[in-house]
Amino acid sequence: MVGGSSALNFSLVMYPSRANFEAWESLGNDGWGPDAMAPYLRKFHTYTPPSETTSALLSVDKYMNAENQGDQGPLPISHLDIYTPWNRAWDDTFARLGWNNHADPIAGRKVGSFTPPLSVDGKTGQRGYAGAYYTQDVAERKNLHLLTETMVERVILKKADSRVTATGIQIRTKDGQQLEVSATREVIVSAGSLNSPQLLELSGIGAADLLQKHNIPVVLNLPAVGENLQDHCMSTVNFEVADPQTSADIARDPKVVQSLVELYEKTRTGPMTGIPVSVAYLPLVDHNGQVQREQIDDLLAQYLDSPQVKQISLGRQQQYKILRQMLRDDQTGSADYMFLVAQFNAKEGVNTMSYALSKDLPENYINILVLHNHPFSRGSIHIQSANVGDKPIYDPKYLSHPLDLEILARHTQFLDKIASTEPFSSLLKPGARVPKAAVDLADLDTAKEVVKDRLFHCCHPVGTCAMMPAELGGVVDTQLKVHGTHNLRVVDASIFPLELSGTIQATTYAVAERAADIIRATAHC
Ligand SMILES: Cc1cc2nc3c(=O)[nH]c(=O)nc-3n(C[C@H](O)[C@H](O)[C@H](O)COP(=O)(O)OP(=O)(O)OC[C@H]3O[C@@H](n4cnc5c(N)ncnc54)[C@H](O)[C@@H]3O)c2cc1C
Repeated sequence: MVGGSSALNFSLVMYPSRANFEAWESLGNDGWGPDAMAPYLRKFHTYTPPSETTSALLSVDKYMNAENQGDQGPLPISHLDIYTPWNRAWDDTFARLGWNNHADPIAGRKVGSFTPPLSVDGKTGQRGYAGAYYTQDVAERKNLHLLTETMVERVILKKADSRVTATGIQIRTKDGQQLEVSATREVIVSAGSLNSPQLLELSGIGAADLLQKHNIPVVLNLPAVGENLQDHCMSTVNFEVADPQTSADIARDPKVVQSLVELYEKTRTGPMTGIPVSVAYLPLVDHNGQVQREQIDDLLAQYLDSPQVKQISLGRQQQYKILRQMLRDDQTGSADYMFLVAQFNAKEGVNTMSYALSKDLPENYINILVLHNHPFSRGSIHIQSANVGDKPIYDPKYLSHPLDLEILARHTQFLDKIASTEPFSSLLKPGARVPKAAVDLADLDTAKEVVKDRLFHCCHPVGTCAMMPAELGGVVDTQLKVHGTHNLRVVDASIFPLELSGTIQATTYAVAERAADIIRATAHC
């Protein structure tokens, strides 16, 4: 699909914290700090502010300063008229807990609750996605040819005098034809965090032993390709709503769905235009509230400094140094709390998105999801054959670092605080939670079991072609060129060296805009 997963995602537009880009810069990426990236977070979008009704309900204009938002970019983003008193209650609950302020999320210093805009056009009710860049004038450009339903099988590389040049790509068209397309200047791979490393490996760039195993001629031995995989994993708890509240679970009745679809088709308004999610970034919290700095230092020492902790690479050491600082920083969200006015189901063996969003439970629930923003665990993705059609092996290794379980369990404990604070507490049926073990999260071990039981992925994989120096385990340099090549770039979420706070599409667009400027600046050199 033109636009990749931006065309099917949940549409939340969340901005990273300044600390996220500071981290990128301190991992050897000069020029990728927060001030350099700020214009690009504005450049990709045009923001439509909310109506008076929504503004009054959510107080959005208290923190979304119109002057800070993008007003020229292709992607429409908006606060739609879809929010309910649940969203107001979320903000009021966090205000009572001391976590609600007027910082603008796009400025990168947000902690506490807010309602992010959605990548939906507020005027037409239609999804905004990367297809928005493919306008009529772009389509008419003589130097642009869009081939849909076409697989890139490999990048064609030539090595001469230890200089690697991408001379084109090999593709398979929808009617099965294999063709070569030559490149006069450069090749840009944008196949996403799961497929960009696959394409590099299929082209002969990756760990030599892996490539040899699949009879792929080794052009560049770059074992970092496909490593450093990070994703937000999350734990989730369902809270049954108290009478007479309802939740979107009433959409289990086909007649309700039918009427909402009809409303959307006739007016492009209503709940089918977007998901009314509110969120909150919080530093490390647990059952007792904010975890004190001394206690965080104890945890870091226990999990990272004990003699039993195995040796890690230089790149990993530098990443962990940054992650330590972030965990100690009470201005950086260690977790992102989100709530859906509907149940969310997780069950071992059936963890598909359609099951997660099904109405499996007969009662009406809301769900609070806790995303672990800055994981210590690292997974990988690598080819399983030399055939592009065979999906690469995805091994996210969620919670493989024990500190991640501890962090996520503590954040999950804080759900007790949210659920027992007004006005949320009056809207929920006391003690009616799924899983049942989540009824009392005071005990950390119980919280750990709840996390393991309810673990779900967030579809935010990054880092598999990381922008870092080669000696730190990087795959691309600050010009997004693959180390060891002079005209092969990767431009997508795989180049993020470290995972971000919140959701990642805004930064993916910002990286793409930045890449366009880099390429433009060097096009005539
Ligand atoms: C279900 C879901 C919900 C999400 N919700 C949100 C959200 O609410 N907010 C948010 O900020 N982010 C969200 N995300 C994440 C966000 O959409 C992605 O992280 C982001 O779009 C990544 O963009 P990308 O360009 O790196 O990769 P992708 O979007 O994966 O694009 C890669 C493209 O390359 C194509 N491709 C791959 N291999 C080949 C090949 N060999 N030949 C030809 N084409 C190929 C793919 O088909 C795809 O079109 C969500 C993601 C998913 C999946």
